[in-house]
Amino acid sequence: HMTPFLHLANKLAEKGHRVTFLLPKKAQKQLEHLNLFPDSIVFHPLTIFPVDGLPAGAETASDIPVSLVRFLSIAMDLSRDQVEAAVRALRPDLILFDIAHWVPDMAKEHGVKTMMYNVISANCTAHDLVPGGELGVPPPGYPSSKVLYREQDAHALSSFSTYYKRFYNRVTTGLMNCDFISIRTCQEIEGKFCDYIERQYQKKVLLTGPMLPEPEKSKPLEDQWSHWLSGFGQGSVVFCALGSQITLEKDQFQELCLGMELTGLPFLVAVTPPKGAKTIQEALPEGFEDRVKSRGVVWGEWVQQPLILAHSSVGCFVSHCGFGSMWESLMSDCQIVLLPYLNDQVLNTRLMTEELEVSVEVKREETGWFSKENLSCAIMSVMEKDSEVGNRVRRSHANLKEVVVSAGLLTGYTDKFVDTLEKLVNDTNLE
Ligand SMILES: O=c1ccn([C@@H]2O[C@H](COP(=O)(O)OP(=O)(O)O[C@H]3O[C@H](CO)[C@@H](O)[C@H](O)[C@H]3O)[C@@H](O)[C@H]2O)c(=O)[nH]1
Repeated sequence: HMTPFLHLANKLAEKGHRVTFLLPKKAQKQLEHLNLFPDSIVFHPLTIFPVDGLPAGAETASDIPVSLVRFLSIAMDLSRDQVEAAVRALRPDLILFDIAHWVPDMAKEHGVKTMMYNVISANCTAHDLVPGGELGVPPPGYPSSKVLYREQDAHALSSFSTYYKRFYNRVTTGLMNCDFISIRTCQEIEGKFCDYIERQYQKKVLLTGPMLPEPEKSKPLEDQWSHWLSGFGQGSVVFCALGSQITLEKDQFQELCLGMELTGLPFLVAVTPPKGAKTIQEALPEGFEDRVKSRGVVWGEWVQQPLILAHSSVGCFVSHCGFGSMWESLMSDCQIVLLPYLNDQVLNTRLMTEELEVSVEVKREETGWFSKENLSCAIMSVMEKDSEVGNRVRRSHANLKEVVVSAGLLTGYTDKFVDTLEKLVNDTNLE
């Protein structure tokens, strides 16, 4: 979540604004290299106090499983005094926040305006986070008959539901109390969902575009991967990554590996070791490494996803459809196969697969389990030459990519966003 905030800070700094970025100490180290304007963007570390239930040293959501995020929220709330002290000292024109729902109340006491910056999709906010809604049921007037949950999503929703109630209250409180809402999306992809949110909250909604880093500014792809990928034909490799929050059960991890093997295609899987395992190696299916060693790698560490997607040998991306990965998949030329876990990922998947028709979704059973056959089948349906589905999604994806990467679309969003923001902040009537 913090990465798009920092990309947005870079845009503000580029246009002459000063930004103070409040974040936990450990996250500062992870984000520092993305700060393109260190003279204008100053990191302000927050101390994360220990909370019962929160593992020692955990400071961000990527340090813990989703089931423990509620303890992190408690720790975040305990940082309120530190945030308030910073506001008192710095007297900012505007505070951008997301799940710290108490920020608007606190800011009002100091006469400071606030903007809730939503880095998850507009479709998920529209479906799950409008007042009067109920989890799993589209709210009245919801603008899509396709971007919905289905029976086989019960698993994704139930694993989240206890935590979700509290999360729901936080986000809707933040959305209701802030002065303005902004969303990391664009009209071309999620226009009708943004308009719906604006109507429901009766508040100005500003769009920033997807807030992706500019590719030429990132480091080149590590040699080990560029070398390995170059050993395969154009568009032949399947790349699979499931973001920063998904840790698979061991049996599902093994099924994923076997599904990749079953495709007969070269593959690179980058996921964290499954539950109960310290390393990937100890969890692999028996004999797997020997069988796939010339064409398949399962890697337990972070890889440079955007650069891997841009490599000419990579032809298919199997993704959890986290919102960042969704944009990266759209910007790539890869065929897209979706394997969502959390609720927003499920809705993003329906948007991509059913509304935009640029991807396919792996079939799951009601328990949430997906079989190696279904995984392999979904991949082959887009990778086999002359596959009707494959050709259809390739065409729609190419058309949409053209819109999204068209000259000026992304910079147009940030320019307009910063312009409007300047006007709104200076407007004492809060239009
Ligand atoms: O090995 C890896 C794995 C991921 N990434 C990058 O990490 C980011 C991941 O972002 P995203 O796709 O949004 O995934 P998560 O961090 O897993 O997603 C969390 O945050 C998203 C909002 O950004 C929500 O949509 C998801 O549900 C929530 O799990 C992307 O830029 C990837 O390129 C890498 O570079 N290397």
